[in-house]
Amino acid sequence: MTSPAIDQEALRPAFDADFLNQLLARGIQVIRVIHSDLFGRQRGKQYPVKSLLHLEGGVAYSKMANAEDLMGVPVDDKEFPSLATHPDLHAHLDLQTAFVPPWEPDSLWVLSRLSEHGRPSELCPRSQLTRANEILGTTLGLDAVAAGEPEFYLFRNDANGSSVPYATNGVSYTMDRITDPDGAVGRIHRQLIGMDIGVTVVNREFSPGQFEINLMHDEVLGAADSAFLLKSGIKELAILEGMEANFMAKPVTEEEGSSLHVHLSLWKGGENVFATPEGGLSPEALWAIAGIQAHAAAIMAFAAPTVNSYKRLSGAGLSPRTSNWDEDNRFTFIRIPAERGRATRLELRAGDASASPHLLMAAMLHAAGDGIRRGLTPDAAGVPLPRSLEESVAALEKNEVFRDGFGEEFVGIYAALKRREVQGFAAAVTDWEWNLYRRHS
Ligand SMILES: NC(=O)CC[C@H](N)C(=O)O
Repeated sequence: MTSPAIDQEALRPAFDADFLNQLLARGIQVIRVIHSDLFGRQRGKQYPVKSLLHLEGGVAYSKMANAEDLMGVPVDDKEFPSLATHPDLHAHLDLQTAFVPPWEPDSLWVLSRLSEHGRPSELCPRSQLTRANEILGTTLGLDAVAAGEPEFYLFRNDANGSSVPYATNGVSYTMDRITDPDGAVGRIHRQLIGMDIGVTVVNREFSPGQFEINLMHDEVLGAADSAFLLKSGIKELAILEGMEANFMAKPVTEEEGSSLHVHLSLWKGGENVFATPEGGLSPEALWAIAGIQAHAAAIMAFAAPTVNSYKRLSGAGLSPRTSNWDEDNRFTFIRIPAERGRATRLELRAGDASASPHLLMAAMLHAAGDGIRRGLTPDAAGVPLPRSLEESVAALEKNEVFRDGFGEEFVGIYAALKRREVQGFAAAVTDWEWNLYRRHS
C-alpha cells in the first residue's frame, strides 16, 4: 500500500461539472456514499463517479435496513407501525465531508444523512447528533466541541488457524517492533493520517495487540464523524494487512477492555464556557457534569451497548464502575483532565470501543444540556453504573429526556434490538459454563 500525496484541502465539493472534472482529473472512478447504522458500522453504496450530478437528489435505502440487529435481522414490523410498509429512507450526501482514502486513491468517500419524507430520520445517528447539538444551541446558545479516542485489538490467525492477538509481548506506550512486530500498525497509522480526519497519536495500550489512536478535537458532528471513519478505516486497513481489527469492549478474558473515551467542552461566542479566568471549572461545567451523572444509567445504553460491554466494566483496569467524577483521575466515570483555559473539558470514560460515536455524543449532549438547564449539582461519589445491558436499556426506556431528545420511534426500535441481544445471550450456553459445569455438576 502506498500513500499518494492527496491534498484533501484542494477539493472544492459541489454537485457540478467543475467538481466532477476535478475528480476525473485525479483519476477518481467511484463514489462511496456512506452512513452509520445504529451500531456505528459503516453502511453505504458505491457509484460511478459520473453519477455525481444525479446523487444530489439523494440515495434510497429500505428503512428496515436501519432497524436491524447486529446480525442483520430486522425488528418485528408488527411492533412498529412506522415500518409496516417497509418505506424508504433517503441518504443526502454531505459533500463537504468528501475525501479520498489513501489506500483507495481512485475512490471518493462521502458521508450522508438519512431523511424520511423530507425530515431527518430518527434512525440516522448523524442526524441524531445534529439534533442534540441544535437543541443545545436553541435552548442554551451553546455549541459542543468533542474528541473520541478509540482503542482496539488486532488479531490474526496463527499456524493452526486460531485467532490470536497480533503481538504477544511488549509494554504500554510503545511503538517499537516488539509492540508492532510486522510494522502493520505503523503503516495503518500513516494511511489514517492521509484520511485528513484529524488523526494524531497512536500507541500500544495495556495489552499485547491492543492500540489506541487519537483524534483532534472538532465541532461535535465532525468529531463523531472522525471517530466513526477512524473505526471503519482501521477495520479496512487491518483486512488489507491480513488481520482483523476488533472493537469489542472485552475481547480477551485475561486482558484489558477497549474504550471509546469522549472529551467534551461547550462553547459560546468562541469562548469555552467550562473555563474560568482563575483556571477552575465554571458553573456550566459543574452543571454539565451533574447532568451526565443524572442520566448515567441511560447513557450506558449507548456507551456500553452490548452484552459484552459489561465485562469491561467489571472493576479491572481503568474503566469506571460508578458514575463518580474527579479531576485528573483515570479511575472515574468523568475525568477532568488537568489542562485548563481553552482546553478545559470533561472526559467521559464509560464508553467502550463498540459504541456508536454519534449516539454516545448525542446522549452526552442531551444529558449535559439537561444538567445545565436545571442547574444540577454534581456528586463526587456517584452511584453504581448498570451491571448489564438489560439494566441500561430499561433506564433508557424510562428516561423522559432521552425519549424526547432521541424520539419515541428511535428509543423503541433501539431498545427492541438491544433486548434481543440480551435474550440471545441469556439463552446461549457459553464456553465458560461448558468448561466449569461439564465436570463439576
Ligand atoms: N489508557 C486507558 O485509559 C485505558 C482504558 C481502558 N482500556 C478501558 O477500557 O477503559
